[in-house]
Amino acid sequence: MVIAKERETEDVFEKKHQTLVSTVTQLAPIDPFSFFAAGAKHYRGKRFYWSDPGQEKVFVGLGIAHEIVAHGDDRFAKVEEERKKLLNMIETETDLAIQGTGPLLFGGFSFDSQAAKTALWRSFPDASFVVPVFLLTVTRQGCWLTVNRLVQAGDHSIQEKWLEKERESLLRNARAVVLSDGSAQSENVRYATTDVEPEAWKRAVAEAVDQIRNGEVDKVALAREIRVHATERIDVVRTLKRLCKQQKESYVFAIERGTDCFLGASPEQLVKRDGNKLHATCLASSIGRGKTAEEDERLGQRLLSDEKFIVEHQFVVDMIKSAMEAECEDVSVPNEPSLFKTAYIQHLYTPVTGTARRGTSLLSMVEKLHPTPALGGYPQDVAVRKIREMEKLDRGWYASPLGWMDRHGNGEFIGAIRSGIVRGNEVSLFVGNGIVADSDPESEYEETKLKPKPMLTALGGKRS
Ligand SMILES: C=C(O[C@@H]1C=C(C(=O)O)C=C[C@H]1O)C(=O)O
Ligand SMILES: [Mg+2]
Repeated sequence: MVIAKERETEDVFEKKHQTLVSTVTQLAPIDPFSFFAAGAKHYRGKRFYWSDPGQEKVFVGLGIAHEIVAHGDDRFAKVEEERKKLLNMIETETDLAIQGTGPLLFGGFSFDSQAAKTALWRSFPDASFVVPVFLLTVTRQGCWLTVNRLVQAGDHSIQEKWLEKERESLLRNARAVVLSDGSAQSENVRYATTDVEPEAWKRAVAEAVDQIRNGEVDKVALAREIRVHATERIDVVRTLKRLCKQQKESYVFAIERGTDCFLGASPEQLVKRDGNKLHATCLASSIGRGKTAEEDERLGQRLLSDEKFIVEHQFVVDMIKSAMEAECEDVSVPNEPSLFKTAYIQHLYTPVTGTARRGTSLLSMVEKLHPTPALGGYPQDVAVRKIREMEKLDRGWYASPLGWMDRHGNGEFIGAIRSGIVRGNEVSLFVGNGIVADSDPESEYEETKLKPKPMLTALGGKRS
């Protein structure tokens, strides 16, 4: 098989006796899902998938060339420090100038480093980022493969030869994999869903409303868990493929650690950096989609005009705007929210943009923003403490910053909602709502029922 080797570059990072060598090659088009599937043999537990809305950038990572892990409250600073160490090791660099290629870091954080941890999230630390061995990058401009290798002084050639063989075999296998859209499988798999303690969740909402009315806190996002039991192992590749097809406005992601996989289709951008431009998104307040265009329009108008929905959204706008103003020049925010429609749900949406000041990094912005009042509450510290006290679950990486960073400081993070952790035949899905003074437990419960729909639909099969 011939691979179009149009351009090639080598970046060398030196770390005392170690060097991170990153080689980028342009390829003939390759299907990212097939590449992910081809990686199952040698890299299961060490794969990731990412695509942004409209598939502007699709990444598939296999293996670990370098890893950054951090625990505790200063995890953002620790990751930033380790990232800088990695950057300082650049010795020579010939840049292809194709954003999203080269030694990218991909990973994320847990929601709250101080929350009690359960076995469910045992493979996901407070912060974990990897530079993959193989990174497939697909954009509208083309398709690239980065091979990253960490070499000790002296053993260059052996690893290089092995990787070259491995690379060829991966590409061969990926091109041979023919993936169905999953319709055949959907005949066979059945799954049952269990709402975990819905009554306790409603009581927590009522309690949060009391505390908000007492002035202890302004807004708290409370989540609940839905457990799915399937009759066979959850097929991550098919689920991802269906999420991409069905949730075109969302970021689709999967990140494997050990035998577990965290995946989802989140519409919620947290912050993106491109050069010195920063983009953040306020997304909060939800209503369903109509069955007819008229009903859809009516629901949208209700979302735009109802006082409870406006207040719920405004907390997010105020906080994100002031966080951006603290770090940026020329912050721009529309006066009114607009509607953001996905397959099963519509939200109020306000984009915020700005120009980063010197010293503002993507990660410092992530740290400042997380959690926004959409996924945590307001004020931030009080809301996180309330969640710790009131929520009966381990959020793990749900509603947390997840994304990628390149060596130039560009990258993008989302709030990882509409997601779940897959463990064999089981998935734990998480759905949450922003609770405000005018929230009603029953209506909030109905709202949470909209949120697992993308994941449940993408699992395929039939509900029993
Ligand atoms: C917390 C979630 O979603 C968040 C809560 C919303 C709401 O309460 O209206 C809307 C969008 C998200 O910011 C979730 O989907 O789990
Ligand atoms: Mg809501």
